[in-house]
Amino acid sequence: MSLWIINGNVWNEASGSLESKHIRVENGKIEAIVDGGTTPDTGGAQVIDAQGKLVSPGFIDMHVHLRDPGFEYKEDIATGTRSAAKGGFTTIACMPNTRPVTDTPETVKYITDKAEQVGIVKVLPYAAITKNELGRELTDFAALKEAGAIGFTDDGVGVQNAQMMKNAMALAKSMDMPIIAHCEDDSLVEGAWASEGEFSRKHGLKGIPNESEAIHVGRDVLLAEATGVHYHVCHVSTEQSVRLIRLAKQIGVRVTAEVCPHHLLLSDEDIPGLDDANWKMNPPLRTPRDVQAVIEALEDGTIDMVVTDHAPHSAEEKARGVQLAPFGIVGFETAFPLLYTKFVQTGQWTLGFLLQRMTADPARVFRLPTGRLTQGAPADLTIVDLNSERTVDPSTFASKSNNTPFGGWKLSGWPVATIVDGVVVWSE
Ligand SMILES: NC(=O)N[C@@H](CC(=O)O)C(=O)O
Ligand SMILES: [Zn+2]
Ligand SMILES: [Zn+2]
Repeated sequence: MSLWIINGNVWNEASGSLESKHIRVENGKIEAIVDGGTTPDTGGAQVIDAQGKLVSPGFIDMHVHLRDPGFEYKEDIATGTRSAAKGGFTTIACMPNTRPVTDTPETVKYITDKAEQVGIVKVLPYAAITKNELGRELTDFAALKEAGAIGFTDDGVGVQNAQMMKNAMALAKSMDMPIIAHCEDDSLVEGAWASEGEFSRKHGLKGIPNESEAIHVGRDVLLAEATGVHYHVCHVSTEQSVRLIRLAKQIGVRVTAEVCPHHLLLSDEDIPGLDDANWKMNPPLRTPRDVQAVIEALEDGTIDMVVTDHAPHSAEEKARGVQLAPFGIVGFETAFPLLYTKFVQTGQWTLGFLLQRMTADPARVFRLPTGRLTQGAPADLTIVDLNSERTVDPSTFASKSNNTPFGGWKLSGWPVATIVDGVVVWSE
């Protein structure tokens, strides 16, 4: 199986610019990257002409919800991986808040087997820290690792008990596995859905305070320091969390962190009103000051990577009214165009910076063999049309769900083909 991707524009970090290259793929691996210009002898190989397009390492998303098993009316592994591929993602790591919760080797195996059969991108499963994500009893870490789990998390809820978290970290450390934390102290949230800020004040709502997230971050970096575990903070959204992670990194704690496009682009003041639950997610949209803080944290490396937290929910669930609707928005099919249009086209970031935070950085943090265009690496590639502008139309999503606040946004940077291990798994 040979494939040539010719005339594509590849980011060169050394020169800080795009350069025309031909990429040869052999048996699912990158065999050679040669200078563009004269068309190479491609023999009988499959040829993709990427003239005028960006060719990037496939995007990596370390925080997604595929809803399979148990909530297949929201998404399943077939539709979720198609939605990911359409967004240019070639590796995704799925959260264990499924039904049953991914807290046994059998459920981990169900996910990896089904991903093998019907998935079109690489699916890496996380397993739960506690049984049923109830915070009462640790899962069998050794058996879950053996079954293929790549880390432990109770995403969807925070681990409320400090001793439980410390035990989890010590056990994870002993088997060289990371702890991935949804940071939220329930006692400070209780029933609120919007951040403490202009929006909650204007509408007379009880607000979610920033400390509800940062208290867990602070507790956990201390526990990570004590145990030596690799501790990864989910969907960072507040200035206070950023401050604590920055300090923890400075003193050598093994902490890493992620941020979602919506927390980089939207604040509570953008929420149009109380009618549309597509603006309800966890963590909530915070104040403009927090948005500025997470942008700066991503820029200076305090936050290591971008993730989508793709969280599909049905139209019916989201129509229950803001108080009753579930938290979460879909993310795969808008992530790159949003960040490319709002940060790269505006000149705030280089294209290389954005690509790094979506490819090489997650690969570095989670020790994945992908995320770079290097000879011998798996040929996981994304081809992107950086120029043509299009309007986000949620009704066209490959996802089963279309719960997004970004409908109608005019964006550039749309993926046109996604390649996994040298095979075109999705193209326009
Ligand atoms: N982010 C969300 O708003 N929702 C996630 C849970 C989570 O990521 O905490 C979900 O599973 O729907
Ligand atoms: Zn979460
Ligand atoms: Zn999540």
